[in-house]
Amino acid sequence: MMTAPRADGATIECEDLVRIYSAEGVEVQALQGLTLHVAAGDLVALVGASGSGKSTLLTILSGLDTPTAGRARVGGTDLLTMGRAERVRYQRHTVGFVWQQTSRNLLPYLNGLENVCMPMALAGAVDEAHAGRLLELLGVAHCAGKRPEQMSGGEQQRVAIAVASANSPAVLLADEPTGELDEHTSAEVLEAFRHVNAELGVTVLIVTHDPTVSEHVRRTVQIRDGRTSTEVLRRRETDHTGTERHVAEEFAVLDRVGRMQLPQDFVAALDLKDRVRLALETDHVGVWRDGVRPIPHEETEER
Ligand SMILES: Nc1ncnc2c1ncn2[C@@H]1O[C@H](COP(=O)(O)OP(=O)(O)OP(=O)(O)O)[C@@H](O)[C@H]1O
Repeated sequence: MMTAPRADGATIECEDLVRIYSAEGVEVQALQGLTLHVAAGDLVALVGASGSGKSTLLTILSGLDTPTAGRARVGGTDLLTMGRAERVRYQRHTVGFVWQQTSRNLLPYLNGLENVCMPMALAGAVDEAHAGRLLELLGVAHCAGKRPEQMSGGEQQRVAIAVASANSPAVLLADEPTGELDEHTSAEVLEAFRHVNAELGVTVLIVTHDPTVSEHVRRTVQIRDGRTSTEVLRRRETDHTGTERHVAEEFAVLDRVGRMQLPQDFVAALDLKDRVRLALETDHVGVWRDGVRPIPHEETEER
């Protein structure tokens, strides 16, 4: 059990976020009005096809890039208007980052403990005992005296989580942290994120292609074409026999102005395209292919 002070997880609030890249006269809309709210202390996975905008969002949330338009706040810091000094403070104390490439997270000539102490030194307050406790919390105390090349890929990523947690950030961001690992080691690393989330209270956002990730997190958000499209929420439920089971429910994301994306398998199953008919019922909204006449509610009741 961790005895160090708990980080106060922070909320992540993105509203209508737009990021346009211009390269050689060609514009790419990487984020097209993305809305995402993550509650303080939550553990969320962000999934989506290649090019859907996941890394762009993480780069903005880490303070390395500024959005073209919209609103982005993390723990009350406005990421669009923060000045230089505030940005340095934000990157040092509010967010911690874990990258996919294990080599990018750790300095090769320092051992595990020295790597965890490095961000503390940059912030001006080294606490070796705290660094040791973080390595212990992540199950890699035995890596304190080892250099990265002497650790396995999974150990390197768990030490990297300790490094990212060194200055007690409110938010941990991770970009494909299991991308270079096998399935078993990936599961260990995802469990390590779950552990720091539970023990330190830090808000965690993990970008991943890993299809097994949703088994390790409460909430999985899917990005499609630069917007959040669907969400899967998992919870544990105990039935009348006392047996505990996991329940996963899928939701479509509805933004502030009422926009939503239909899941692609729904669109394909009903061959929906170009335009659809909508009908407001007392407790749901019906969607029909153009050309199919919806049966009014009263007619169905009369049958
Ligand atoms: N610096 C840049 N300049 C121009 N276009 C960019 C830049 N960075 C990203 N893009 C484009 O923005 C879109 C979103 O890219 P992004 O890297 O955020 O997607 P991603 O979902 O993280 O993809 P992947 O899973 O492959 O990493 C893509 O079309 C990409 O080509």
